[in-house]
Amino acid sequence: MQSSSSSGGQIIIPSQSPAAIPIVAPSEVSSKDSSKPIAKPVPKASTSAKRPCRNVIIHGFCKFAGKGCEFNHDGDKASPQTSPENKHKPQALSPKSKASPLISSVSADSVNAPVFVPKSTLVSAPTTLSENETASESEEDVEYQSLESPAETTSVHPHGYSQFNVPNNVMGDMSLMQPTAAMDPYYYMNSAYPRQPLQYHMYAPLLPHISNLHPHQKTLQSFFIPENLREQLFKRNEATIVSTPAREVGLPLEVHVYHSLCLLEDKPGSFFGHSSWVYKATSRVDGKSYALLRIEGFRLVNELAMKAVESWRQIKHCSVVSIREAFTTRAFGDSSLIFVYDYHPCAMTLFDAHFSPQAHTAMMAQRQAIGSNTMLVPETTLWSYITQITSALKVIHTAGLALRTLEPSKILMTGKNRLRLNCSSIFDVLQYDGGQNLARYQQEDLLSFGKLVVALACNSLQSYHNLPSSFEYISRFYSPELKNVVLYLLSKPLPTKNIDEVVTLIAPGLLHEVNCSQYYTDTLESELSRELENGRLVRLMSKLGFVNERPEFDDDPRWAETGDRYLIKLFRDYVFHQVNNNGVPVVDMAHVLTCLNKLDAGVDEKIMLVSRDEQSCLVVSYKEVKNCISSAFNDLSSTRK
Ligand SMILES: Nc1ncnc2c1ncn2[C@@H]1O[C@H](COP(=O)(O)OP(=O)(O)OP(=O)(O)O)[C@@H](O)[C@H]1O
Repeated sequence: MQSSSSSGGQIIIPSQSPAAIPIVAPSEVSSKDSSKPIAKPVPKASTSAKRPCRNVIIHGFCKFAGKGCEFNHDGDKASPQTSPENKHKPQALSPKSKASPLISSVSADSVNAPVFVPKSTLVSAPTTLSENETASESEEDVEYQSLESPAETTSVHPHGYSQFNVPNNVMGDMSLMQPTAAMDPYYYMNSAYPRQPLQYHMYAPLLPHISNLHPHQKTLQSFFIPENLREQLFKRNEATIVSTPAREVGLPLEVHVYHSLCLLEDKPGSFFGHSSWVYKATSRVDGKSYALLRIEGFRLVNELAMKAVESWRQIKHCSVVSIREAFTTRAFGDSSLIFVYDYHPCAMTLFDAHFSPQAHTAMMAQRQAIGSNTMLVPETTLWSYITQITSALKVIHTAGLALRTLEPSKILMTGKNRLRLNCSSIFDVLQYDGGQNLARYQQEDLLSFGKLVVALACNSLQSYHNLPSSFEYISRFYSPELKNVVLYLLSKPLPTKNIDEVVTLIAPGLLHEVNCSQYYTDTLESELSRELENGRLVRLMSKLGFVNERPEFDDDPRWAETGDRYLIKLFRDYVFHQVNNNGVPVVDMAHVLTCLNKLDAGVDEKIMLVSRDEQSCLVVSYKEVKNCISSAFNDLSSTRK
């Protein structure tokens, strides 16, 4: 090609040397070729001669001094402390420290230096825990720390850093990486990377025109977990790991042992005139997620009140949200009371599910779809709710406690018709009375229970205020047994009125509920067993992946292509790379699953494996292939260090 230019434009011929950066052979190879001049790293040598040798800095001496090491070994003269270029750099370790490895690498000047607090911390983070803790020490109020681990709160550094000595020059290099009070130690955990949405619908649902299959035929979906269950589980996992950068949304980095706080609802709730907030947080102790319910601006005056929490901690029931601990904190910049509960991802309140505008819209749509005039909650659903709440109240009352928060916004729905009583022990702490009014509170629980059932049955929170018409409605649409339960719950408080009587009354619904939950357990178990099968296949495919196409093993670049591994390669082709007569790839999942299942079972059935050039073929059984894979995988795993 020639270069040419004209007035209209210029064509530039690329130079003969390629634009790409050549891959240079390692230096030892090039040095062998004495005919080629070796480029000397002149600039590097000149600068490195001034730089103190790191061996001297770290170990106190350099065994290559005078034997080719080009860095500066003159510790005294080129001391980084006196060197003008290092005047403003962190101080390097003196070679004298070699005398005792135990002597701190920090110079005497540094030891006496005042603590450095970045200005940004003071300005932008007024609510860091360290400051709050300092503030709390000066307060006269009772600061009740965790019931579970009181020592832990005070013994740890506010940001959980451990201290260790690092030579100052190394610290200088790492200074940007050092956690400072202004830095969120959970930043990378919480928000650094954009999260990819999970694939809820990896397999499209079954279409109606292909559902008429023969008994021996199976659809792809039948191999995997049902879509709705998969989506539900994915969403829960997603909700558990979702997080917000705490500092950016104005939340403290840590509260007691909990970090990565994430607000669950953007509007506050209310308890006795105190605003309440609910956060999801991760425990530094066990790494699990918890729901932190914070009562804002609450000053605990009687430490005994926290004893109620201890009693509630003993309540273990599948329909009660378990409480873990309670403590006070100033981490939010006020005096807050925190109750820590088990976290149930994607939970919604019973209020949201039945009484919110969205719930009403959904119910209206459903009503239109089935052509009904009423907005009924099915009786089976009501029995299910009644059974779960009765069962929970039975345990609570028997333990000498009262719930006191039996209302729609304090009951969580954690699955279809699955209820859990929430916010236990809060009123016992907020209105501490030493348990004097227990009987009254238990009667109130039963009354609240009755009101709740009326509200659910009539689909209105106001229905309790017009009981005659509410009962008429219930008599019209629900069974007499259900009405009897409601009548009993709303009857006048009496010493003989108790939760045991309710258990007797709900017996008919109880049996149905037990049956339903047994059926559901069976369904879930069968889904689990199916996933178990899929898990086996993934393990098998992983083994194949470890072996196939491995570039080198045991210094042998041909390892993956020879011996038993050749057979594995051909088997992989047989399973995944078949083509039809026209050379079109056969993408048949059923074939893949069948082959892998037979392989896993190690059956004696024989298959014919054909080489890629079609010049040779091997007849082998699945059993033999399985043995080959096992032995190749064992070879690989036996060399693990
Ligand atoms: N233990 C928990 N696990 C998971 N989510 C929870 C938990 N406790 C509460 N939540 C969530 O936090 C939200 C707020 O809970 P809260 O108890 O404050 O109810 P609320 O609807 O705000 O009631 P109110 O406004 O009457 O106080 C709920 O909607 C629920 O989704």
